Amino acid sequence: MMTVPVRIGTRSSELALRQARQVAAQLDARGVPSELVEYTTLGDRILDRPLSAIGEKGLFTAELEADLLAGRIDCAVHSLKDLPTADPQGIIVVALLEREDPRDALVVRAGVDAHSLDTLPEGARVGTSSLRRRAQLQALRSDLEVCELRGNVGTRLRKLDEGQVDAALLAAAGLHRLGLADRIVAYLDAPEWLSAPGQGAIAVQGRADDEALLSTLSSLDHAPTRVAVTAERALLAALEGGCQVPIGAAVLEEPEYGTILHAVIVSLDGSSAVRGGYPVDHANPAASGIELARQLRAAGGAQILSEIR
Ligand SMILES: NCc1[nH]cc(CCC(=O)O)c1CC(=O)O
Repeated sequence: MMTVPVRIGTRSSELALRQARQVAAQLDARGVPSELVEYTTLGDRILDRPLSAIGEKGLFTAELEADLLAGRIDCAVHSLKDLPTADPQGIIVVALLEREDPRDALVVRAGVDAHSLDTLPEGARVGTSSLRRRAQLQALRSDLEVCELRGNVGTRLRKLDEGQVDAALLAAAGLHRLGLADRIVAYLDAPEWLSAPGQGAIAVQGRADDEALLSTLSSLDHAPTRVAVTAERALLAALEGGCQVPIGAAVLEEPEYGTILHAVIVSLDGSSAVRGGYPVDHANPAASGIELARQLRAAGGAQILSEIR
């Protein structure tokens, strides 16, 4: 049993803090003391440019990784979808907490009478900074004006309420964790709408050689979550997509078919999309992601991706 507190690194946004506190609470339930160490990362400081235009890797993670490797913190907590698919040298995802709702959600400002994407007024301004959300929106509703909307969840909602945009797309998980579920007017369901690979899962990173930490934290790992996000992220990695490529994915439990990985590759303007599904092998979920990636490439996904790059 560890007696010195486990030092948990986290970004200082409200959502990041709540996620880190969730890890701390699970450790506490196992009799393990911990403390939070807060960081403001490069991605938190640059707010005047679209994320897709900054183009630096690990915008929200680099400072924490450096301190993890240097031994200044014992683990780091992130939304899994913000982590690049390849683990940094010497760092692994020690635990994945049980996934929150993985769907994207629609929020609207007061005065906009809509309860779905379909019922948004013609030409409405919809905020997002995600190319994946932008592309899928344009595919469904080419009349909408997609606007860049940056900042943490609270900032985005404030900009919405101030009228910079009429509606916004956000991760349901983030809104739920912040106690803002009442702002959601519609959940966008898979497989018609696909959110980011790994969305809704909280990842705890540790040093690969930290045996004591690994044995303490491995009991926090939620097996079904790990199966699902491993398949989704293997697909993303096989398509060489980071967060800058319009690729959506979701593992669904389907009563008739079992566990199915669904994915889509969409062109930036939404004019073409290639989608598909493939069964998930629980013993080797990554193989399912790699196979579906191959199929999507062959079905026209390679063409869409080459036009984006
Ligand atoms: N890109 C920022 C980000 N990273 C993780 C979440 C939400 C929480 C999650 O996906 O687990 C969000 C907010 C959003 O996309 O609206």
